[in-house]
Amino acid sequence: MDSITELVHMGKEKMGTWKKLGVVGVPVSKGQRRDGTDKGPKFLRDGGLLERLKKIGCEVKDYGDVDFGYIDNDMPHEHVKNPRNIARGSLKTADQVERCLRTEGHCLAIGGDHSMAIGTIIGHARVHPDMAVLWIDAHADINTPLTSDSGNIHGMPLSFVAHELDPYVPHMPGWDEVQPCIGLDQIAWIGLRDVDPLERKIIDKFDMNAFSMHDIDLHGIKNILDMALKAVDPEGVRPIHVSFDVDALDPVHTPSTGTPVSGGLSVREMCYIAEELALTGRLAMIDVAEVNPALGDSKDVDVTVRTTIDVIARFYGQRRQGIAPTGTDIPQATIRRNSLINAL
Ligand SMILES: NC(=[NH2+])NCCC[C@H](N)C(=O)O
Ligand SMILES: [Mn+2]
Ligand SMILES: [Mn+2]
Repeated sequence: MDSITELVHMGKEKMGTWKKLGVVGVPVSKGQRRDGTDKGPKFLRDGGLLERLKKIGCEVKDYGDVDFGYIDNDMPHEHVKNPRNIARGSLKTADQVERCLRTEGHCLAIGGDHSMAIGTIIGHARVHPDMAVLWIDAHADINTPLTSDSGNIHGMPLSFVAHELDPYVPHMPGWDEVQPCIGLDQIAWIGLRDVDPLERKIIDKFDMNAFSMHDIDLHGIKNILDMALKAVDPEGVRPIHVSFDVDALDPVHTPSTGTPVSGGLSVREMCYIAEELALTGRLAMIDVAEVNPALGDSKDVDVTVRTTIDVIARFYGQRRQGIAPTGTDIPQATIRRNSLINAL
């Protein structure tokens, strides 16, 4: 090996993860009943997310936050809460995500409650209708407005984007332009452990790809990720959309979230998922949902934000085995070592 510089360039090629991406903030909170997820994008940015991505060699453009600009008097439709605001915000999100994907080739959407994914999936489908969706979550989020007990739209996003469920979704005011865009066979869940009875009925009826924590205990995370990918992307060619709800992780790691469920993914399992998916080279879009900095004490918020940023970095090429420095950002110590090695 001639020089460290050469090593640096080798590492860069091998990684294949030096990425250009756009970041879109989706500060939605009205998909559930607690204030605070609207501050998710701010806390992730203030927690150093963009700097972290740049440090690992990403070229990052910040598209700012989608302007939700909530309208007043958004009366519930039946028991579904904030229908007009969520529909409006979802369409704005879709436009912003589409613009970001067409310009940067990759979009990282930071939320926001999980109703954010209505807009991100619609926007993504305009660019890659054949995408594969990996929904990493304790919850299935496939209630329809009729099956939902809570009336919270963050528990329903998948029902609005899937063609097969269109006949089961009643018309709601403001929702004309929110149209299904993917098939149920394009979706796989990982991490489920709190699935409502009628959601289970939908999963069974359509024979969907649902991998629970039980399945992970049985087969191990490697096999489950392989099975999930094989289910949604058998040829290994599709652009991948990861919708990551931070409550997929065990609440000891992400306590500041609205619907924590014990017995979740370990950070190790999540890092494995993220590192493996990065290696496919086909990640097109990532949602990060349900960080709620208004919940828990400052320690809870801190560990939630830090863990979330840590996981995100692994989707963009940070690896536990270590990464070589980038060609443009060789640390001073490396340059000193370089001349030393060349002198030997
Ligand atoms: N994105 C989430 N955290 N969703 C939780 C959904 C909980 C419950 N299944 C509901 O529909 O209300
Ligand atoms: Mn969830
Ligand atoms: Mn969710």
